[in-house]
Amino acid sequence: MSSEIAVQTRGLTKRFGHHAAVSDLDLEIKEGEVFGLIGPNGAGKTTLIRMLATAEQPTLGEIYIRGQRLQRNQTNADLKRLIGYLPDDFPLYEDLTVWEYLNYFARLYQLRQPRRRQRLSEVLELVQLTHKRRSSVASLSRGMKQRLGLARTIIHEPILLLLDEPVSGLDPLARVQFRELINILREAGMTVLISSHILRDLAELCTSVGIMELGYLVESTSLQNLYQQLSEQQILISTLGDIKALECELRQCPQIEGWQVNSETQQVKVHFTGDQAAAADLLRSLMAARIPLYNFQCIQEDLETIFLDKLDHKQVS
Ligand SMILES: Nc1ncnc2c1ncn2[C@@H]1O[C@H](COP(=O)(O)OP(=O)(O)OP(=O)(O)O)[C@@H](O)[C@H]1O
Repeated sequence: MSSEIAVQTRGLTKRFGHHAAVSDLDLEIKEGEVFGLIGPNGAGKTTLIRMLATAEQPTLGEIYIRGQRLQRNQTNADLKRLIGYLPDDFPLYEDLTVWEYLNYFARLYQLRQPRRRQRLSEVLELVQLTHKRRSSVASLSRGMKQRLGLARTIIHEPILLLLDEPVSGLDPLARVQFRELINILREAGMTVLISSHILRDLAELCTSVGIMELGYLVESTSLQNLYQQLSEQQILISTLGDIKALECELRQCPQIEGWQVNSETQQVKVHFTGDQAAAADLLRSLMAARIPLYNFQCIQEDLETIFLDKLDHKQVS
């Protein structure tokens, strides 16, 4: 297996009794990627992440981290050091100060002095909490607590970060700060898997995206591909006249891939591959053909719509 693959799974499956939380999942994440794992509640994201983090034993299948297989029922100590895992409900010892909290985890990872002190200062600087080093964890805002969680997750300098819903519940400013941190970590060469049930949260953060539903990975693609789909625009056209006459004109246009008619509203949704100038040409030709238009509206699908379309498509196929 190529060493450029940070994470690979083959046939990964987790059953709880008769219920399959993750089913026959083949995943591949290249080194240096920020991979967004998206799916509605209960899709299996947490279960997948927990298996990658060695917090949960798979029922079936294999996991490779940088080409090395995670062994079942073994400590996998060397591989574990490569992984930083931030669960969605990570424990915060509220009575400790920020410094004590991080120091506790650094000791668990057996970081020795003076390196430990140096590393604590480094990560506090990175997550912009140096000024809070003597404050109690309880006194931090939610965004700060999340950044502290991230600091704890990277204290031992892992190469793979597994972050379970880290931005849920954060306000817009805290999200931006968190996003900036992820970018810094990525630039430093880390591979990041980050989950959310909201695609919008991840769109500006990720280089590739996986969509989970009912335990299956229904899509895994680069963000570029996803955006390519976004560039396909649609045009909503409404006529007061005969739909057939409109359809007859639409057939003449080479940039139209197809359309759907809503006969109740006399509205046609056109899948259009042309640019704005071509859309203007289409409008002109419809006017010239004396189609009595009362609406001609160019729209672009947003990420949420694409996401929901994919789920719908996979569920019926
Ligand atoms: N320990 C467990 N015992 C039994 N069922 C479980 C257990 N953990 C998860 N499940 C079930 O497995 C399915 C997937 O759960 P999981 O938490 O992985 O989904 P998720 O995508 O992370 O959801 P959310 O976004 O709500 O966190 C759900 O139906 C859940 O009820």
